[in-house]
Amino acid sequence: MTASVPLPAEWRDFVALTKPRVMTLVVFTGLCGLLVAPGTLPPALAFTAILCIALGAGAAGALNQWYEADRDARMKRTAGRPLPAGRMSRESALHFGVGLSFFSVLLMGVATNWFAAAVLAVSILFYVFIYTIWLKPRTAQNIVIGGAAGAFPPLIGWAAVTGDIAALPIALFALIFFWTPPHFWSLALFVRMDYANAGIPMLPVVAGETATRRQILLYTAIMAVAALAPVLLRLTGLIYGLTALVATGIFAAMALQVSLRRETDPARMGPEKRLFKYSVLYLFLLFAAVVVDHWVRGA
Ligand code: HEM
Ligand SMILES: CC(C)=CCC/C(C)=C/CC/C(C)=C/COP(=O)(O)OP(=O)(O)O
Repeated sequence: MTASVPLPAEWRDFVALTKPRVMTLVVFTGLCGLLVAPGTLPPALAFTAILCIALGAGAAGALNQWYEADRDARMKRTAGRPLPAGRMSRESALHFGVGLSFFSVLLMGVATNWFAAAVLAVSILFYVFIYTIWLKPRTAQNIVIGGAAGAFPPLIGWAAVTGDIAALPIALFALIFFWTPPHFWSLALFVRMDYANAGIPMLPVVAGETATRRQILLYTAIMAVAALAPVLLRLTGLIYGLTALVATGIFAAMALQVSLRRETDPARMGPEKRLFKYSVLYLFLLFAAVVVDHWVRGA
């Protein structure tokens, strides 16, 4: 079966289109934003708000795959996705992505408020137009700027409750924003041949391994400041502060190890792969700590 004669897509393919594994952390950070906001939403509305973040992120993932079907076909990691594998037509992915985008934004507006809906719309548009279509094929800084899309969920969760934005959700936005480069570049180091084959100018392809390792360390240092800022600014308390200190210390030690290496062995569990895996756990931990800290302080 070729890509031009798609098999009828199954529901599993539509789920795959939403990038469900990445979405777990997107939804979790959104949920944490919602839980630490002052005030509460009735449980059914809180659930709907989180559902809208999940559906909006899924819609953005589908539109990303609709646009990138040809690039995805050239990378081992992504060749099995529904479009490059020929299990779904591009029109189906486009209709699904556009439909889900409108549905998630409108439902968010009706269920919570139109400010939260607008921020959700901005994050979908940012991921699709600014990251996927504009920056990703053009510059190695694509994920630094484009990565902002993935930093919006705590702002959306907060705004769903309050209808506005405050210092804490902005600090959480900054944490994800500066976490994204070490998260992604550590992965990019061991799949760089994939990106080179697909002609995508990711940093290890364009600037080489050594520069990428240095940039990982640099952004980890900035991320450390962002991770400690909430406690230094007294937006969170000691539970978050201690968690951030220890978890960021481990992150920094791992980033240092990555920066001291010269070559990546894609077949082995080197420091790059370890840092990538730890980066996901790290963000889960820090966001969980923000919530626990908030509950313990009764803030
Ligand atoms: C432009 C920014 C980002 C890029 C380029 C990026 C790229 C990637 C890639 C290529 C993977 C590999 C596995 C896969 O395809 O599923 C991955 C995994 C992952 N990413 Fe990111 N990511 C970015 C931002 C984020 C953000 C903002 C979050 C959530 C807050 C996130 C959460 C995750 C998670 C949870 C995984 C692990 C999925 C698994 O278990 O396989 N990523 N990321
Ligand atoms: C709330 C909301 C609308 C959020 C949407 C933003 C979102 C899902 C951000 C996560 C970032 C992400 C999946 C990057 C993958 O990069 P890539 O697309 O380059 O990865 P790929 O090579 O696997 O396609």
